[in-house]
Amino acid sequence: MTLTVSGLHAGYGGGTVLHGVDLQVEEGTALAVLGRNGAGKTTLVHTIAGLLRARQGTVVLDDTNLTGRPAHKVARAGVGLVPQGRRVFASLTVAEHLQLSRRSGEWTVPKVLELLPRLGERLRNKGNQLSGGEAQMLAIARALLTQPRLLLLDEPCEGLAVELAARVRAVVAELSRGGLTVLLVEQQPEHALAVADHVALLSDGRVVATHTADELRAAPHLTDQVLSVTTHA
Ligand SMILES: Nc1ncnc2c1ncn2[C@@H]1O[C@H](COP(=O)(O)OP(=O)(O)OP(=O)(O)O)[C@@H](O)[C@H]1O
Repeated sequence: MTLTVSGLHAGYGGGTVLHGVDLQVEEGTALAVLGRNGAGKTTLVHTIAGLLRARQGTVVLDDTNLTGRPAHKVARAGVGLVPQGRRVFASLTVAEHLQLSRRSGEWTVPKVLELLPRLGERLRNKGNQLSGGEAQMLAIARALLTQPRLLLLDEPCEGLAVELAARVRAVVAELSRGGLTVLLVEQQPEHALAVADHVALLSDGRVVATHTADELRAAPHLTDQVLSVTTHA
């Protein structure tokens, strides 16, 4: 599925965070949106997922206009979300999480456990007994069981040890190679470049440039301006 976001404006209360975001993710490719703290990455993901209402602009998946649809309808249209912070329930076991997320389709529990074997060893463990990496794998498993055609991931490597972050990146890259359309938001170029075909640079709620991953590898300074740290009041 191809995702096309055009002129997207969104915000909270009186404040606008997204000021006309334009981006496209071609079917079966991965786009990383790279931006510093507060650039609007989570706001973008939530607006695409229908958790936040767009004030202007459109979100279109293939020929289906998702703009203004509530989150459960966006999910049913084929959009899976791996939220920031994993959002795992402390008192439910891994097996219970998987059962709750399951919808019929290509992704079955055995298939998900084949991709994420560590979860298979933790089926009886509760959410609060999982490591950060295991919780992230569970968040990915839950999203896959909703049978997405487009997967949104909000900083999936955040807070993970180096090895676990590498494992999460490998899983996302494998999903993308398997034909899933992927949009992930990231603060760290190394995570973005390990997974993405294209990288969009988000600054103050606008996409200011889009590069291929190869272009950014060859010219890493291109991210300096959008990632440079500014002092927040
Ligand atoms: N629920 C909310 N109500 C009001 N303002 C919010 C809310 N959520 C986010 N914001 C503000 O919107 C702006 C963008 O936040 P957003 O979470 O989208 O950024 P981000 O790029 O994802 O940052 P981070 O890397 O810290 O997650 C910030 O100024 C933030 O304070």
